[in-house]
Amino acid sequence: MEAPSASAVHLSDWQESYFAVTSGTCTPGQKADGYRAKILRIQYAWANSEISQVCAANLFKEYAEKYSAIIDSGNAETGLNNYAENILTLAKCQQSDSDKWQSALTTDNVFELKCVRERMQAGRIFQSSQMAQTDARVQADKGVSASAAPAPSKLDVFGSTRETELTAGSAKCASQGPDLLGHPSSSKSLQSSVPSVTRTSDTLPAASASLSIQVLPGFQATPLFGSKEATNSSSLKMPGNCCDRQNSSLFSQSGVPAWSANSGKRKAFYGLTDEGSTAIPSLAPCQASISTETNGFSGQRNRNEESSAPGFKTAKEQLWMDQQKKSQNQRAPVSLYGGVKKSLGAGRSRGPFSKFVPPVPKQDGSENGGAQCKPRVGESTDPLLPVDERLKNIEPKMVELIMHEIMDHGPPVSWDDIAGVEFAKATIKEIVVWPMLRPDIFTGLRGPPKGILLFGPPGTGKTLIGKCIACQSGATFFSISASSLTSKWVGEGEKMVRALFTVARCQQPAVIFIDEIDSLLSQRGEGEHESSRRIKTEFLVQLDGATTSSEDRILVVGATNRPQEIDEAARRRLVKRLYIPLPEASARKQIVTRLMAKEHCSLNEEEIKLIVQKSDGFSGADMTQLCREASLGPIRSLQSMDIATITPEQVRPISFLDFESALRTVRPSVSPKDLELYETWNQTFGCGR
Ligand SMILES: Nc1ncnc2c1ncn2[C@@H]1O[C@H](COP(=O)(O)OP(=O)(O)OP(=O)(O)O)[C@@H](O)[C@H]1O
Ligand SMILES: [Mg+2]
Repeated sequence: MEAPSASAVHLSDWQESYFAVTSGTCTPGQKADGYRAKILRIQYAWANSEISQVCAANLFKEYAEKYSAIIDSGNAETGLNNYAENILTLAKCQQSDSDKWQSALTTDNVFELKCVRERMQAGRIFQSSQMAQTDARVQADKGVSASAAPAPSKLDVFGSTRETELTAGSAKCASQGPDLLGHPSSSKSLQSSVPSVTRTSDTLPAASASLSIQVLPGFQATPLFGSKEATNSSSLKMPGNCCDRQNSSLFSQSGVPAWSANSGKRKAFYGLTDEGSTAIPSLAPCQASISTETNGFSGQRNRNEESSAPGFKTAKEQLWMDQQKKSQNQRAPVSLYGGVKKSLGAGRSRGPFSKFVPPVPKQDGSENGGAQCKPRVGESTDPLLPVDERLKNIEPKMVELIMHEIMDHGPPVSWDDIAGVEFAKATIKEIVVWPMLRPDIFTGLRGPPKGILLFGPPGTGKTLIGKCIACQSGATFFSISASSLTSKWVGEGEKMVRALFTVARCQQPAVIFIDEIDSLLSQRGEGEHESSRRIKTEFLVQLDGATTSSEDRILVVGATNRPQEIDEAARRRLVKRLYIPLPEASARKQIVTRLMAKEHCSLNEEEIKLIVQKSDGFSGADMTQLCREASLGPIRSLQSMDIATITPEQVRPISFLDFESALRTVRPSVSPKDLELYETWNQTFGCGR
């Protein structure tokens, strides 16, 4: 290092701190700070041309390594075990893009917004209804039973009482607002975290409409709905206490903690509600009460309250807010992995907030498949609410994720859609469908197995069979991809497995379908990662039924095209191992006939027979691909015509010639050698005849 006289001071500093760091008396934190300071000095010295670039690079490398060794080390005595430290330090220096963001909304154009107009309309409806009705009993879950006068018909448009209507509207507005601004709405994720359990709240005063104030970004000081004058003024007025409440609540954002002033009243109010009083003396505190006791949008409101009322909070409010925060924090990793609507593998269209609907109504007529699990698990993420005992030790976020794995949608698949594999189909009906439908007959020795394995070459319909079971069995169907259990949730995989089985137990009868199960239950070996070993062990424990009773009606269906890789312990537990072979001639014919029946085609019986002969060795997926390829033949022959202007009638029917040329490009995807392996495994471990 060059040492010009100007840097003599630096050099002595450098030596001093070096000895301090290497003296052995520093804590890891101090050492890390020391090294970080050194790195900064190196940069400083290089920037001032006190040292050469090469020298700076060498020094930088040396100290960066030392620094990382402390930061990343898992050793409690010598390291900090903070992998995020480096990136956090870097991130701190970066200015967020949102810092520069400015709202496009102004107080002038905001009244043009649809959601604002709706809210104003709702405000007017509310006002008129306020005269007619002073008392309503709110039921949180599915609406309301009016306890006094019948609700005005206007309110019925919104399907509920004014309180629920307005609050729902408010949330809707909340979600629209950010969308309009081009920002993601957070209301959905909040919505998902909020319980929708039926509770009867205390009687609410009419002025609880103040609840529905929703402040959109960009115009916090402007209420969105209220009286007519609102359209002409940027500061809205509503009559009576309600208005006062609104204004004070809103203006509190600019510094005045409105709730502080009302805290005395609020305390009195809570005293009353806790004792079950039905009369609410003050208007302002209703907001808090409703937050905890009415409907699913309370989480959204609560956040607004939090920001608008920094003052005094009762223990009850604080508890609620803490819980909301906690549940949001718990969901954080979910969004990291691609949003709340995470899929663990199977494609699904269920929204994260939609209620679970079983594929087929359960026999006993109860929506929930018996009395085993009430209330339904997916709805009770609020720790205050009673949940199934078995779910007590499972993290709510996992329960939520698992609930989203329930497959109750998609195009229906019937047994006839699966060509061939008659033996497998009959066996599955015997051990899956019938016991689910008649558990009273299938008891004792006739009791269904806990696990089955569908194995065979790729593209033979294993996943298709899984979908068919989902549609036909009448059980709650969980479709999980093994790879996602193992990869996305490093360190949490076994918890997910436990959560999966626990939720399934609460939703009996249940089928857990695990596609590509080999990646979950592959042979345990030396070089295997600890987390995957733990997942496997947990899975085996759950599968064995050690934690389940013999009465539990949970069936695990695994599908794989690598059966030889499955661990022997898992193999034993998947008692019915069904070979799904390549389709025979009759099955191939069935596939072609079915697919061609939907198309314009000129094949006769003879030609179909020939196609079937020529496609020996094709899997079901290969046959489908052959038909696709052939169906493109007529289009390809349209050389002279313009594809953009042609009418569908001008496309000629699919002919045998098209199949002949398709057969030249589509080849079987399973080799005879692979086939031999499956046959051998089937003879050794399979349950087929
Ligand atoms: N037996 C069959 N009957 C009708 N169609 C079939 C059959 N087998 C496969 N197919 C067609 O092939 C497609 C792929 O099948 P599927 O995904 O079920 O194969 P798989 O056995 O699960 O394959 P992999 O082992 O590679 O996962 C199906 O969507 C279907 O169109
Ligand atoms: Mg498959």
